[in-house]
Amino acid sequence: MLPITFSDSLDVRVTDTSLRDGSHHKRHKFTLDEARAMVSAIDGAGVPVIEVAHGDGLGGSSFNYGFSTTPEQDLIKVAVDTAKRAKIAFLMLPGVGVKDDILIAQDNGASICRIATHCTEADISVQHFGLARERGLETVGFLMMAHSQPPEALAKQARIMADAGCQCVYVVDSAGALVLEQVADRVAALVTELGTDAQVGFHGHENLGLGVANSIAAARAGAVQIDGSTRRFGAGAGNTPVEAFVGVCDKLGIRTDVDFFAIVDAAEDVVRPAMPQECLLDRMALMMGYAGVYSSFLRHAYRQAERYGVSGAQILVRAGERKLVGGQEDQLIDIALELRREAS
Ligand SMILES: CC[C@H](O)CC(=O)C(=O)O
Ligand SMILES: [Mn+2]
Repeated sequence: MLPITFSDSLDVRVTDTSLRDGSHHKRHKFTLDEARAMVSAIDGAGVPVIEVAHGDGLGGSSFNYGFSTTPEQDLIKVAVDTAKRAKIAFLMLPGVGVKDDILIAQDNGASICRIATHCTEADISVQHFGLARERGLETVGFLMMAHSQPPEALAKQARIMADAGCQCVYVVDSAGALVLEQVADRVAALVTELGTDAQVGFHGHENLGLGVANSIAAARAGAVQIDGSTRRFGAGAGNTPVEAFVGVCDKLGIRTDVDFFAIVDAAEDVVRPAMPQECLLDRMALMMGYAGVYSSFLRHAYRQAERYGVSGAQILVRAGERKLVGGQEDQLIDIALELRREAS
């Protein structure tokens, strides 16, 4: 496997995902002007990778997941034209997006292809990694809902991705449910399994308030790529805040190459104005972390709670009990109806 090379001044490479994970929070309503302003500020602060796509990845704009205001490929094009240094990445979930979407994103200038699967289904990513490597794209694999599997099981799935051409496999805490050692143990298991065949990364959510701490635990366990979103602009309570993560890394001597003061300004002056509201660590978000629910279900749960006059928090707790995975957003309707029946 061709290793990914970072600049010598980096210990950890940060990927900002506010223009992809933040799409869930924004109900996929980014404008070209917002994308331009955010990329300019985040790239200007030195963040080396910026991910851009519909929240559910390429092809996600749909009735089930929510329609995008601006076609994601146009957002990618604007991001590529705006960034002076950062590489532009995109995410795709096999089955939501198709292989042609990868080729179009590459034609639009994106250079990092991130393929996400549920953490027991890495085998569905094999052909996509093959295509991406054949086309010379850098590759990243996402093992989503990583809290739901023990370290050894995740490591086996990571091996499938690495053998298919994935250059960095991420432990993805989609529900923000993992706690410190649980992150470190999973990352360490992947590092041991993959050795020099592929890097390991970590993608956190703030639903239990642990995004930064979990990301540091991941870095200490050997993760060399870490995701975050400036101003936490992501699903649920948001992602690991890039600006806080960078500040903590500075204090710990972990080199990210990101300018703390510039990313703090970007968060306050540019990213916040593009957000519909702050990402809150409120009752709904806490339920997601506690019950182990996919962060992108939050806005859907709000909608069904309002529509059927039931508690959104209870919808999420039941979604956790049912162990729902991405793509099962429609089951939130079943749960809401069940709650309404029980109340009548
Ligand atoms: C639907 C894709 C998902 O939002 C990917 C991700 O960021 C996660 O699982 O946390
Ligand atoms: Mn996420």
